[in-house]
Amino acid sequence: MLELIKKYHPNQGASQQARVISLFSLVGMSMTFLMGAISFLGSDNALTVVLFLASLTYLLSFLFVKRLNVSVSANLIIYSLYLLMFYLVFSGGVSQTGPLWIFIVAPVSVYVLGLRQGIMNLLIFLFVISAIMFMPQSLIAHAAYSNEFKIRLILSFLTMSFLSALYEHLRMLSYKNALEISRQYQQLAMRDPLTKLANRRNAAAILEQEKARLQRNNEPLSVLLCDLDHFKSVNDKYGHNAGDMVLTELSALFTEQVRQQDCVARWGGEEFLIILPQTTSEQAGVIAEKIRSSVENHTLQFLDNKIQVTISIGISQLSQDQTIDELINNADKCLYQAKTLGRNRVHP
Ligand SMILES: Nc1nc2c(ncn2[C@@H]2O[C@H](COP(=O)(O)OP(=O)(O)OP(=O)(O)O)[C@@H](O)[C@H]2O)c(=O)[nH]1
Repeated sequence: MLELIKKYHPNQGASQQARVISLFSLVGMSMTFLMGAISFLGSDNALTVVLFLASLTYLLSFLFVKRLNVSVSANLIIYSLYLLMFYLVFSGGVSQTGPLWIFIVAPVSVYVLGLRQGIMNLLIFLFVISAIMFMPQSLIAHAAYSNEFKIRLILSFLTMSFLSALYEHLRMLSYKNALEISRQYQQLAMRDPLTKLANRRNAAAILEQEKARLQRNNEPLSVLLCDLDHFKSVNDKYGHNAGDMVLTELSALFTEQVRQQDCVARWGGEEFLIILPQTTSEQAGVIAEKIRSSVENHTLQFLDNKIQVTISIGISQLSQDQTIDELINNADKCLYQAKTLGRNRVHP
């Protein structure tokens, strides 16, 4: 059942689930205890015992939540509630008012079990309740209700179940919407809006994670810092939109050249950082050369213009005791060297 709760209420962390279930348990425990006490004063022994047993079950459910076993507590709540309701309908409770309580079953079922399982349980519950009420007295003696009462009880229970299911459905829809909005905001915070690559902040976080992971396994990590050559002149000659198109198309080209486990990020305006886990600087040199030559051989088309660009690349491998800032500074120095040595080249 915990799986169901997680599936239908994925927004609820374990602690929130625990809080709701413990609230259900507390309310159930208090109400059944109070009703049990009233029943005791009214000297209805069977009902008193059933209500105190129910109260004890809710207490157990509350204690299980405290031990973070939400699944067991949810099972206890739901199935002890069903049993209590069956008994109240069967016995009639106090002055035939027992069936009045069945309405709480609808919202609790769909909330705890989720929409689909909740509705199925409600249908089975209604079937059992109807079977009890319509069972011939000759078979087993039980509380007798008028046909008008039974039919109205069933219809009002169906209405209540429908409204509970509708409410749960709308609640899930608005949750999914909220989740989608939060996912989009997360994307905005982590992605570069133009190229859709990881942005600088995201790349820095990935680098820190990879550093921790790879150093634990004593594996190498290299980066390529790529910068477009004379990109200003592309903007000046063809316009800023052409420049944007170049950046976008090269982003795709870079991504095609690297492995799934690598990360291409937009580091700055016309600067890209490629993170290469489990890669030495020698291996990174081979990848860098492949990327450099693919850019050189790629012709970009913007309206009627054919645009040719080149890139310079600085390579750096993370050494023991080096920080990420030092790694990037090192790559930046190599990139500077590549630029001063004539551009369209890889350094070292
Ligand atoms: N179209 C476009 N241009 C950008 C963007 N970000 C930065 N730039 C441009 O990139 C150019 C970078 O120019 P510079 O720093 O002088 O470098 P460069 O012209 O590439 O020269 P070198 O790097 O020395 O080869 C500037 O003209 C920026 O306006 C962007 O998102 N879109």
